[in-house]
Amino acid sequence: MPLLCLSPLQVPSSAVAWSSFSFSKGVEKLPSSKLLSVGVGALVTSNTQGISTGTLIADEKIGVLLLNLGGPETLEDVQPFLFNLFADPDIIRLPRLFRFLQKPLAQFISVVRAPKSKEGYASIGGGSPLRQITNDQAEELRKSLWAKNVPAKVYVGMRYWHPFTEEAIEQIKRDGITKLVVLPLYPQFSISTSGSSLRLLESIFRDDEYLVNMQHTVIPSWYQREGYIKAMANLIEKELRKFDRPEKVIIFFSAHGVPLAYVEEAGDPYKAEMEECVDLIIEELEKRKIDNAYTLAYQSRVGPVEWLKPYTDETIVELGRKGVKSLLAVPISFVSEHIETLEEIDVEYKELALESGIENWGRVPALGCEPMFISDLADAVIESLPYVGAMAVSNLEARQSLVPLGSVEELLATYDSQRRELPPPVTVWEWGWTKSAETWNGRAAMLAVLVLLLLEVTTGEGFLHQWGVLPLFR
Ligand SMILES: C=CC1=C(C)c2cc3[nH]c(cc4nc(cc5[nH]c(cc1n2)c(C)c5CCC(=O)O)C(CCC(=O)O)=C4C)c(C)c3C=C
Ligand SMILES: [Fe+2]
Repeated sequence: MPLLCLSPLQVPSSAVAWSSFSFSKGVEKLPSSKLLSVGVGALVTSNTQGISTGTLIADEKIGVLLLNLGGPETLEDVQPFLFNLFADPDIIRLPRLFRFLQKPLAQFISVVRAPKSKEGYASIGGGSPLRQITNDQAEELRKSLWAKNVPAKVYVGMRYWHPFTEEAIEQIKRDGITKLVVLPLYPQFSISTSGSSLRLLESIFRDDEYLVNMQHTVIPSWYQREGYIKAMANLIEKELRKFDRPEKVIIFFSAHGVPLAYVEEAGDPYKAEMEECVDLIIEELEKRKIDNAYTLAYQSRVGPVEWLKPYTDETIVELGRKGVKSLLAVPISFVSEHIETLEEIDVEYKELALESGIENWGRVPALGCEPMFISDLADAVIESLPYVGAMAVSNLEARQSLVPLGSVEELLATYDSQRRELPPPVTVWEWGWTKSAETWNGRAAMLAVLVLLLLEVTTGEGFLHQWGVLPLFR
């Protein structure tokens, strides 16, 4: 039994909803002297609401690390941001033999995609609002934790843009944090989002003496929390009231998609969690006597592979064809406004809906800093404190969590060890004279030129040298 953890009997019942996850070097690998010293002088505390905050040591310093995607802040950031995204093996997963192509491919795809992405970011003011919103959420969460008598520092670590996770970790070390709660800001778990961020964190932890000894726990997903569900239901109820005939409106949940293979071949729990999340929100609305028809579809697919279906655009057209007149779009996979709410939903899908015969369109805002939501996140952090430092495998209750596929560690391990050949989302070949074939022919040709150029520059031999084009300066 890890010393810094309450026994299951002392844990508030709501805390068992968490799947606690320690990285590979957790409490059990600490030297026994360390275990003894942290055990001495431990006290059980409770906050103003009477929720036990676990076993806290008088000189413990609690930190909360919010993990998020990050977004380009200016149009110049777009291409390097896309490079970071596509260089992530959890976004483009190449077969082992072709791993060496990860970075050149990321460079190539980012350059090709940048103009389209830039247009999108230009239309929402020249950059992503994600950094500002996440910082605001962090500050509100900090205030809420302090108001609940949990003095914690809150950090933001982004996966693909500033402030990078590495920067947040450096600050955590400088501040001497001793207990860390890791909280991805994605309500539902996906290998491509929380999974990718946690994997990065794991690699940072593995090589760092300070971090190896720091107690920590991870909240992998939290879509099932009552506060989150109620906050979402509140937003939906409020927007429904703006329609002339609210009872006739179809509630249209639109989630960010992932390639189908993530779910079907890699065991990503994302789809199952998304469906359960929608069911919980609908149950909450029904309790309020709101029983509108609803549907769930997936948006923002990238590249030619099959993504989770039904697709948002096709579903909108289909609903219009069936004579639906009023639609309320609910972005469900992310808690901040971002390019895919502000541009894709508000502009592209709205236009498509109106063209498809839908006359009344509404959109639920992202949760942002909604007080009920932030307060619930603070409770989530507080409820997870007893698990800080506990290994999920040694904690029976944590293993019975609502995260369907068990601990994140196990999930990612399975994904890594048995399913390496996951088709990448943007590198599939279609036979025949298709748009895809043309695109990929062009890209293959450009890649070949790139490789030839590289070989030429490094070896000093090749057709450009033969033709006297290189070297440029003799
Ligand atoms: C739960 C949310 C998200 C999942 C799942 C997800 C998977 C995923 N995304 C891409 C490719 C891109 N995503 C991009 C932007 C972006 N993605 C999310 C969220 C999820 N992605 C957000 C919130 C944002 C916007 C950030 C911001 O700037 O505000 C982009 C860049 C934008 C664009 O060019 O369209 C790409 C590309 C893949 C391939 C993927 C699953 C494998
Ligand atoms: Fe994305």
